[in-house]
Amino acid sequence: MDVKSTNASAILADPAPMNKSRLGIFSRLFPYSQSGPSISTNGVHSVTNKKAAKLDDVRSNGWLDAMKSSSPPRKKVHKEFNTIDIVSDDSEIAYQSWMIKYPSALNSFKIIMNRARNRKLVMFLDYDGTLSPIVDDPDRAFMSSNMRSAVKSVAKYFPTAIISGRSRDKVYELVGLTELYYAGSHGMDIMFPAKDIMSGNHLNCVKSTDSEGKEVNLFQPASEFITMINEVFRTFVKITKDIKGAKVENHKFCVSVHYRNVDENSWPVIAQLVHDILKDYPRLRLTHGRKVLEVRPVIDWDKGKAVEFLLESLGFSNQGDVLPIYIGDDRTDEDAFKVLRKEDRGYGILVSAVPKESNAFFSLRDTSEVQDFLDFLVRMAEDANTLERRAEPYGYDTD
Ligand SMILES: O=P(O)(O)OC[C@H]1O[C@H](O[C@H]2O[C@H](CO)[C@@H](O)[C@H](O)[C@H]2O)[C@H](O)[C@@H](O)[C@@H]1O
Repeated sequence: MDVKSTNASAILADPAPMNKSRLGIFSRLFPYSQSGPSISTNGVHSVTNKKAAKLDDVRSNGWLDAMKSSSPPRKKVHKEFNTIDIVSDDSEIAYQSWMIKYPSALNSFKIIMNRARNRKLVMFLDYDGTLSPIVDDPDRAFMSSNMRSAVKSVAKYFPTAIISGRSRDKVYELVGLTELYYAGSHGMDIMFPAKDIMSGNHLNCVKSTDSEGKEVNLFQPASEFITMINEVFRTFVKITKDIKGAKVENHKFCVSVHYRNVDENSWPVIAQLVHDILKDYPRLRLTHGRKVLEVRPVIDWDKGKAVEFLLESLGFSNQGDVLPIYIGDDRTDEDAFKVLRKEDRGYGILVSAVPKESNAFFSLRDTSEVQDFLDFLVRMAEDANTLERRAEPYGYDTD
């Protein structure tokens, strides 16, 4: 495995574009092909009138079911000792049998490393639920300092990118490591240093400068939607202001409407309000995250496309030389898992404490197992480096 140090430079706030040529972006991005459990308001309009009337109600069009199943239930604390045993045994048995299909990435570490032999490992990490535990307040989803130093160490040896549903600025603020690549808004906002372009035609990239004046590449395939997203954001803030616990976030190219802290009886209300607004925006669509409704442009771009784009842009398009690994917990991460599963390109690792169907290959139970996995990677890279250093004077081949 190639463990040479990487050197991504600082990627900070949004720069002003220097070169506006975005040849062919939109012809390539449309038409949108929907994957996963997302519901396009377009689709709602295209059914017959009778059906449309029915689908107009969020109780019957699947939104509510998706909302209810959008995040694993919190662990219940049962007072009676026997009840605890029965509940945890049952769920543990279910989890263990699920792991036959999605083995632990920790237990499978050797298999992963064997596959990584003579290849460059490239790491892709989701943020919420992967690097930081899911918490009630999205503004307080901090990663631990141990996790931060694990990610920092991983990035010393392997090119590492964060791909988040949050805005790029926000996720950078939360992670705070300059040595990574950042993709925000589910991959619709990617910035990377100009010097890292090695291959590809990059017609859709704009040359720009970052907040420190360094030349960077900026890829924002949904830039024409910024005004629309701002407008929808303001509307959502207005219509949800009286719903206790509702929270709306503007991620520049997408908007999140959180209902984690909303009384379950009000979920149909919040869903219906969002649904009704989206009827006026056929170029926006809805996807379901963890107790969050996510509204984004109808373009053929997602976290999977972002992974492919970054691999190509960073010069890793030759599949034989590279082993991409993507760790994520959410439905939106499935698009990236699919890309890696296709043609056996790399490994998706699903972070989940409950059994669920996935396109990932392996699993990790929670963020602390993610940290263990990252620590394993670092230790292995350090060992490989030490071995190489010791063998060098004698001319030994350490492969
Ligand atoms: O792609 P990600 O980095 O995983 O971002 C997805 C969403 O993450 C955040 O919401 C989720 O985490 C919150 C904090 O733990 C939690 O309160 C919320 O219920 C989760 O849905 C973020 O706030 C969203 O905007 C992102 O889309």
